[in-house]
Amino acid sequence: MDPIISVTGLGKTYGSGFVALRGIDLEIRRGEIFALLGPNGAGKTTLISIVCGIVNPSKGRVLADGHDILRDYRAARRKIGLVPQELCTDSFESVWATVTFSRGLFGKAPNAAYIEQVLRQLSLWDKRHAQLRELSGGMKRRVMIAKALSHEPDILFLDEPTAGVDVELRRDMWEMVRQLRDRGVTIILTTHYIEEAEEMADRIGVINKGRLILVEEKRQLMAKLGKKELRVTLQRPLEQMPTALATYKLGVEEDGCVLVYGYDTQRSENGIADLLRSLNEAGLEVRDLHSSESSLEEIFVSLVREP
Ligand SMILES: Nc1ncnc2c1ncn2[C@@H]1O[C@H](COP(=O)(O)OP(=O)(O)OP(=O)(O)O)[C@@H](O)[C@H]1O
Repeated sequence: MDPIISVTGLGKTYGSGFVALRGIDLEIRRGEIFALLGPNGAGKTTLISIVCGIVNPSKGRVLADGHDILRDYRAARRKIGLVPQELCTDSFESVWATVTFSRGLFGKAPNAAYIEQVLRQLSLWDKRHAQLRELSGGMKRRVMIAKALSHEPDILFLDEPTAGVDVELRRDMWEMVRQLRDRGVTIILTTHYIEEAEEMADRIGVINKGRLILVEEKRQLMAKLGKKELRVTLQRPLEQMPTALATYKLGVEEDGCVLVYGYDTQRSENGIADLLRSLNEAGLEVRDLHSSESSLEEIFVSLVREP
């Protein structure tokens, strides 16, 4: 299937001379949830802003559903909805007016039934006559989403959708984003909450210092870069490592009470059975076993860490 967004050789140098993006190549698949991760200042908002037509690229090309975002910008923008990081809208305006006006900006004919559906889906219907300043922070954020959906875009960008949002609303937002995806909307989100990417994304892109350093299916990423660890708590502290255990390259923690065995998640033979046999033969009694795998957060930190 054709990608819904295709970014080729994209570069951005701001007027100050600062190079924010360097040769980004990226294809977003139709109907996926794609999470863009990266530390502060990595270039995530710059990338999104270029695709949405807010920032001009210095180099490269972007197609949104086949439309060049520069040459064919009207058609490209009609395909895209953006929920920006900052809440930016007139606080004296009503919810209904804000959302319907936004639709008009894209040259779409009024459609009260569609706007009603969007507001109901976002639990904003009861608040449609309220002025934005009367709403809670979470509701305002939902209005921003309704605004972005007002012109029925196929692609929705969410720039840090749940920054500063409470746990319950965050879960609601996740559910809502999934429902949108189920209706065929392609979602691209940036986030600093790795848990959000772990929970939601089909694929993950990591951007660091203006370069896209990795794009991968979430599951594959976790299987490929994730490490598994078995912690073996001994009945009595170990005084000296038996030579028979040298091959396992065990770590020793908690004054010899815990042995740590790192193993490869990709290998079918992980060596745990052999290790337990060797421990037994060496006369070491095991009190407890605990296995864990690295989280997406650990993988992310290891990817962007300074060498
Ligand atoms: N208008 C501008 N002029 C000059 N430099 C800019 C401008 N906008 C952004 N930058 C710089 O470009 C870099 C990338 O910024 P960007 O906002 O894209 O990062 P980000 O990954 O979205 O960061 P965050 O996670 O903090 O939102 C930063 O160093 C920023 O200071």
